[in-house]
Amino acid sequence: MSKRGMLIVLSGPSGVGKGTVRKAIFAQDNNKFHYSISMTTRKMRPGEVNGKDYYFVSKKEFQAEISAGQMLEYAQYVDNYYGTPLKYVNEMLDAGKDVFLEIEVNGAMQVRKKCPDGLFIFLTPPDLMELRHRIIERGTDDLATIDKRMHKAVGEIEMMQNYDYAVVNDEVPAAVEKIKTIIRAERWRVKRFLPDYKKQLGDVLK
Ligand SMILES: Nc1nc2c(ncn2[C@@H]2O[C@H](COP(=O)(O)OP(=O)(O)O)[C@@H](O)[C@H]2O)c(=O)[nH]1
Ligand SMILES: Nc1ncnc2c1ncn2[C@@H]1O[C@H](COP(=O)(O)OP(=O)(O)O)[C@@H](O)[C@H]1O
Repeated sequence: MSKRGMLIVLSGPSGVGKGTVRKAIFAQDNNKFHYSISMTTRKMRPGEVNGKDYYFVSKKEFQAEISAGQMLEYAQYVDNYYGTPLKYVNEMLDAGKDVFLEIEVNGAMQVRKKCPDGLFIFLTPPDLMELRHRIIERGTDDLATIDKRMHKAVGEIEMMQNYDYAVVNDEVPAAVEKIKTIIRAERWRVKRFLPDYKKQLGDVLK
């Protein structure tokens, strides 16, 4: 059976721990999923690597990619553009490989329209005080940016209703286990098998 790969989308407010949880999943199951590296116009943070954490580009370069139809989705987030290059995702899914996107909610909703068969998981904090605490602890944002991210977080959490599953990131290992369990169950969803069997039936009855 040659099946298309699964598209797994992980969203959640900034600072909830998406990057941390995603890296923990990849550390355990490095060859199971393929991480789609996003493109962004934001400045590189210390320790980040171009082409590994993000493709860091100028606004002009980003807009050129949009015009050329090269983005699966994109969104503006706190003064910067973020988006998913289409080519990598398509190539991997066509090759039957599972692709993992870690993106914010507006982009995720664009993906949901284009790929309704995807698996949409929302990572949520135990509460908003803990979220603020995590963003401050991370130490990558000044206070004004933290406030902007917190305001945005409230709207983002309301978008949770558009996702298939919610996972509370209380402890990283527990969140990782919950996500892996969801993905395991998703592989056996009937909708993933039906198209293939329908095609086989057509061939058998010829
Ligand atoms: N729509 C969209 N959002 C993205 C993409 N890549 C990252 N993001 C999201 O953009 C937001 C800001 O990212 P970033 O500046 O790296 O901050 P951080 O996730 O809080 O470390 C986060 O919610 C990311 O998940 C992308 O390709 N598309
Ligand atoms: N379950 C958790 N408990 C406590 N701190 C966490 C947890 N998950 C992540 N963190 C911390 O919260 C901060 C934000 O995590 P990060 O992965 O950068 O979030 P995101 O990618 O969603 O913006 C980091 O300092 C990280 O170490």
